[in-house]
Amino acid sequence: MNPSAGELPPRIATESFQLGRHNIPAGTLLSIDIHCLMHNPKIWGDDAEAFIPERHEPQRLKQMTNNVWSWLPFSGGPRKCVGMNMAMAEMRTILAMLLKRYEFDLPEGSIHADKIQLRPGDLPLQVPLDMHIRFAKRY
Ligand code: HEM
Repeated sequence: MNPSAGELPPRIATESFQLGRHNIPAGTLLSIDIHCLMHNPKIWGDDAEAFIPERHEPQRLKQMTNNVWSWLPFSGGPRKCVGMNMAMAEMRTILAMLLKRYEFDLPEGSIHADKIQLRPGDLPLQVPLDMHIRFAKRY
């Protein structure tokens, strides 16, 4: 939902082509806004802004979209992130370890209570602004 890369590194069209109803002349700089794609209600529904990890369950995902290009935090095609599998394995492992040992939440009055606030000027990366998290040991 909040991809760490908000937009893809741009490409330059080496020849003119038609993209949907747009004529793209050769030499045009093109990028994909991954953030907008991941928040697009046409793909993810009217609750696209809500944090609902279950929408990525394989069965539910299939009902929502059959388009493999709808979820692109690691890009796609031949220049797709080579570290994707490693990053996914790391995230699953670290999150499971953290959840097992700690409860964590945002401190009172956090600017991120409603929505993650991003540090301006960091695109293409999306870095949370002054993110503080309160950890409490479970045992
Ligand atoms: C959450 C973690 C990560 C995210 C969201 C991410 C995302 C991305 C994205 C969006 C690209 C651009 C692909 C394109 O230009 O079409 C990329 C490229 C790349 N990533 Fe990652 N990445 C992550 C972790 C990693 C890790 C752990 C490694 C290495 C161990 C890695 C290595 C690379 C390399 C080498 C490229 C360049 C691929 C190329 O240009 O052919 N990434 N990544």
